[in-house]
Amino acid sequence: MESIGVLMACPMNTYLEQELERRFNLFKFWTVSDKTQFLKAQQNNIRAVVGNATAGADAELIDALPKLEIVSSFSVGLDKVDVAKCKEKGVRVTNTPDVLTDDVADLAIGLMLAVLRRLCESDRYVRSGKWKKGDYKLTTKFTGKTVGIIGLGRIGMAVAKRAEAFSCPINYYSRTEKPNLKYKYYPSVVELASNCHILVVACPLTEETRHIINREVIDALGPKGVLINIGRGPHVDERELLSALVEGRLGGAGLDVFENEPHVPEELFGLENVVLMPHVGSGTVETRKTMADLVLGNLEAHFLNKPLLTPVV
Ligand SMILES: O=CC(=O)O
Repeated sequence: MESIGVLMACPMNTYLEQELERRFNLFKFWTVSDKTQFLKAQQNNIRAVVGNATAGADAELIDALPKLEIVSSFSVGLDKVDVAKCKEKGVRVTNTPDVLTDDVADLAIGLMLAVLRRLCESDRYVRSGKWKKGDYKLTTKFTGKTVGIIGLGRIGMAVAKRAEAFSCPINYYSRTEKPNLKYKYYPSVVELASNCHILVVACPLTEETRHIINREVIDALGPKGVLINIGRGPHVDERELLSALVEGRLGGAGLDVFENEPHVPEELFGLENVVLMPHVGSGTVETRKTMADLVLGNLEAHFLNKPLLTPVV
């Protein structure tokens, strides 16, 4: 397979990069200065694109690569891939579901605890020597709080299971009610937000879910409510979130993702009721290795004419 051209959209994982380099003819898009010229020159060589949550394959890239056969994403979310265009052109698409579910759900619970129990802020309290001048203030109990989940797919379910172990009642919103579940379904996000203490965004980013967290939802969650976003930045209207946090209309937020990564609004930096993570939901050594193997396995299966491991299209 050494002659098959594979385009890696951006740097994502050293092991994956090394293995792609060893097994294929790898092109690293981020190292190319004149991308238009490069695509013209390589259009007949590139048969696969490897993307992730930062860069994938948009319509322009897909159109520029007439020999493209497969887009294999090093992510579960496919919002950076024009999946409809791929379908139309007969380009296969794969992602990395299941293998990262536990890590992302673990982080969601970690963010809940971090925001309610002020883990990061009280760590800073100790490090700065403030403890010597007095005890840290009391925080908010997590056990038993009602958790509302937007999107009860693999990750949403894994968050629910973990929160249940903390005796949290679980409510959820999704496009349709799931049969045979003991969790309470709300047909609108505003209703869900009015009926939970902690609201978790765990759905894919689509045109319908962009800014699913808007001013109305934030106000329904209220000054004691906490927003946890382990989905995508654009799920949240960040300007509305900022003003709600600054004005005290929202109790707190645990955010792994932002609208314009890696740029995070600096107004958040001074808020002690906010915990900020650099989009690391699946960012453990173990999971990223498994995800890389899945990307490689999908590419090899495709070029050996075998069934794809995790096909989307
Ligand atoms: O954000 C990460 C992913 O979609 O896997």
